[in-house]
Amino acid sequence: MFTRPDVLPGTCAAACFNQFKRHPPLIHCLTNEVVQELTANVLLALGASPAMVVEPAEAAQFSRLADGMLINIGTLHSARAESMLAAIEAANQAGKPWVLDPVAVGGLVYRTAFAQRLLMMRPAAIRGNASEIMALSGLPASGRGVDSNDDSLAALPAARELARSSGAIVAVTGVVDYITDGERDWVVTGGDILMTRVVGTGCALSAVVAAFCSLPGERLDQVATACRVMSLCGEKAVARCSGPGSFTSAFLDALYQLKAEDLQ
Ligand SMILES: Nc1ncnc2c1ncn2[C@@H]1O[C@H](COP(=O)(O)OP(=O)(O)OP(=O)(O)O)[C@@H](O)[C@H]1O
Ligand SMILES: Cc1ncsc1CCO
Ligand SMILES: [Mg+2]
Repeated sequence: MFTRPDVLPGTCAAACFNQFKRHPPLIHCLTNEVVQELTANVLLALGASPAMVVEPAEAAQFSRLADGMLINIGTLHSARAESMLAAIEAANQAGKPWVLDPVAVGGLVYRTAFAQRLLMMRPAAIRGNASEIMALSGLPASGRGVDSNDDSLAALPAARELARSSGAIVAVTGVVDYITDGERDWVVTGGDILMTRVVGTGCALSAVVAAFCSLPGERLDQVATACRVMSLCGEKAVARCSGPGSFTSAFLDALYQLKAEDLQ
């Protein structure tokens, strides 16, 4: 039976955000070549520390030291896949959470098989757009390269199923974001369509999800809070910008200035 999820309470988001500000984490990002700088800047603006340690011989060592890790397969190639597998194994051994961003999973064979393999390695969370989440859960989807052609609400049943089968919290983003553990879900609204006219807002969000997941607490609430932080700052930035170029700087400023009270 389909149940409509509740909106993430502001008090819950504020509590997760306060926890984050008290203990800003160190995040290992194995992400795509397109979004490295935006991802690092988004984490830094929030007060967290990013590091992109990619060499296979170092990635495992670093994932043990970092508080959490992002695995984003946007520009996957064999050497990067090797680093990712080594880093995930080490993170799992050290009890460090990692987040999967299944960029463009669906029609592309190599990355889809790789993402399916990663699903069995116990990600703490998975964050993707509707087409990616539907494809990862085995449903037909209509992604257009890295972009979604599907609606996030249509992907919610797939997200719930994926959460149950993988044990991860699943966030499916778009006009509205849905965050689920397979049994309970939160809705996060806000954001702006301009967020899709700058590359990497979703990829950076996945890094922020990794940062929130690295703290002690309720993981469903933490993933939803990461989504709310980004959607709220997206809205704030749009009010102060005139297009994609000025959006990026206004967005980083909004993340930097964000206070727990803003999330209430
Ligand atoms: N039409 C929209 N209106 C409001 N917010 C949106 C809209 N589309 C996306 N967002 C927001 O933009 C952010 C990125 O989500 P999106 O689903 O576009 O990720 P994505 O497709 O993986 O992006 P990318 O691959 O470019 O990094 C989220 O915070 C989401 O809520
Ligand atoms: C544009 C693009 N191509 C591969 S990864 C990426 C970043 C958005 O997901
Ligand atoms: Mg994406």
